[in-house]
Amino acid sequence: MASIELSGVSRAFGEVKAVSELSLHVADGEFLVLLGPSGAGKTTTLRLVAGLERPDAGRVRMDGHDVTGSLPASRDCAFVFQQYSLYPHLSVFDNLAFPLRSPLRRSEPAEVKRRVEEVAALLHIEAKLARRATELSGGEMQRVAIGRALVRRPRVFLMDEPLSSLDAQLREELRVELRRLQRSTGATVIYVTHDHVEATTMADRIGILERGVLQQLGTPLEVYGDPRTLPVAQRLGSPAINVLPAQWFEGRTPAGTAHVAIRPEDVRLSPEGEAAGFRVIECSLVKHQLVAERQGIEVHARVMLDQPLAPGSPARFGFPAERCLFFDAAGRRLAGAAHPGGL
Ligand SMILES: Nc1ncnc2c1ncn2[C@@H]1O[C@H](COP(=O)(O)OP(=O)(O)OP(=O)(O)O)[C@@H](O)[C@H]1O
Repeated sequence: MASIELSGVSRAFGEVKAVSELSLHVADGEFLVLLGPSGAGKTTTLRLVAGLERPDAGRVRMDGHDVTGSLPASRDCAFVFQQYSLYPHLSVFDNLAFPLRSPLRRSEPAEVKRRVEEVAALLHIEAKLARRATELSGGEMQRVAIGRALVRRPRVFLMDEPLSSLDAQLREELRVELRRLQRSTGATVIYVTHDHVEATTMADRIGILERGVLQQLGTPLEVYGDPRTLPVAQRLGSPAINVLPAQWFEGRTPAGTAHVAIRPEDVRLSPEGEAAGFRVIECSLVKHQLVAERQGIEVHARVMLDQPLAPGSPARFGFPAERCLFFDAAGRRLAGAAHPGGL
């Protein structure tokens, strides 16, 4: 396996700056997730690492060696795509064996068999080896696609939304399996998604990309709890972080505050709270979720209730100062705490 370093890497397509001055170090054995909306530059970043794109500026290094000008084959990265790109006319065994039989890596038949069976066992598809690829379920096909990347033991795995075409249950199952596999093999992985649940559950570190620019890089907990900008704060968490106008807090916020943000689990439902005047929109005891509205602004709270609150009934919220995050009009995080004792 290998470490990867991008320094000041940029790539534009005409007017579109797909990736701008990206600097990023992925440690050997690290599982790094790139998270961002459509068009953020995630796939382009993977292609730059694989050598399928040349940067307009900056350097790409693997294990400290400059590979900026090297061909994809010499970088030895395995790509797993969203769509399982299997050979339909071949059996699962032959699909898995394919990379080992390429002219570059021609291996002995006994070695091919051993490696294929080993990977099939890891992915729980050993009973399907004789089937044709078309006779598999979606989840099985994606397992084979992942297996095909694993079997040749690349230096780096590049995964581009590999689970997004699967249904929710399978996605969860494979998410756990992929992470287990990565831990047991010590693989270096860059994993692209726009699913924040995947990002927070799988990543050692998450890099948030927006419009080709790396906004923040950190552990899931750092990015979730200590976001540097409002878009980053909004990228993780479901329901999303509440964004409230500073006017609601009557000057009890740091100078320059335009928005006060607070996670649903930090909102208190307090009968004597100061933030009165909300009307309940929705209350789910099962999901521990309460949604209420004031002046057209919705607040989501994660609260434990014994009784549901009827839609339309009044609610009071507490927003503990130490749990609030403050942002200026440009969405930049402001340092400093609010007025002590709540807002
Ligand atoms: N070969 C290309 N030619 C022209 N424009 C491109 C090319 N590849 C990417 N782009 C543009 O670069 C930007 C970044 O694209 P990229 O595919 O890296 O984003 P992404 O974050 O992976 O998006 P998605 O989640 O939709 O896959 C987009 O605006 C895209 O249209």
